[in-house]
Amino acid sequence: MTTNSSLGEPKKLQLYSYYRSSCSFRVRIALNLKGLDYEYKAVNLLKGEQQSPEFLMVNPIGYVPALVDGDIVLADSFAIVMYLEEKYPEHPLLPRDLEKKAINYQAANIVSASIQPLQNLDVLKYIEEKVGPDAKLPWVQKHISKGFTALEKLLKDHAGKYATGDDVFLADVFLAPQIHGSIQRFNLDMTAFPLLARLHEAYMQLPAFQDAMPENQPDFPAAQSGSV
Ligand SMILES: N[C@@H](CCC(=O)N[C@@H](CS)C(=O)NCC(=O)O)C(=O)O
Repeated sequence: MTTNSSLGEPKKLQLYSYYRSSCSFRVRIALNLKGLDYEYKAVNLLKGEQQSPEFLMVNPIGYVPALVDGDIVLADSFAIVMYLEEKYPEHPLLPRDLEKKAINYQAANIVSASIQPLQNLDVLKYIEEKVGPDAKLPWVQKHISKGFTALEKLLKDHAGKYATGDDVFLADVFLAPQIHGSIQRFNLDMTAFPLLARLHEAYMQLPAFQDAMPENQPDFPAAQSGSV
């Protein structure tokens, strides 16, 4: 473990996060599952703090989350979660079974590569400006539904209590924030996605997931704007 050389004490992990960011939410869940204490460094995306010179030194692409572990600075939730998985073996996030492991990678990547980028702040701003404010929600719902339809098919023969069995793995870490945000922020009707709706209920019972929820973060505003 990285130490603070003057005191010989382990340095606390630092997480650059925004309460409502689903990508940050994934890393918060992984940190909680692994029982890792961390300092929360809030980056207000609506105020554009992700583009500040200070934050661009941490992550040159200007997105949260980013993790600082001593001298190691990492960005991108998938890279961060895999780093945590290798460094901190408590609560393994990958099953040993090769097929199940591959399904976990696939589900996580459907969320992180084929759904979330299409609902990112920059994309929604662009649609708002070029097409119109009313186009945002149908756009997001269409792309989430496409991903959720695929996830329902992918997971139907693998799911147990959670996405790939009765233990919480990587797929769950990525699915929970996406489902939560789709319901809360994007008003998605989950009727067509019964498996994902059931997983959502199961995630809501878990302390590691509850503690990572947007409303339990230090930068959660008292009154929310409700914008997408
Ligand atoms: N692939 C990256 C995506 C990061 C990302 O898109 N973060 C969003 C929040 S979930 C963000 O910072 N958006 C700011 C913006 O669009 O300006 C990851 O998984 O960490």
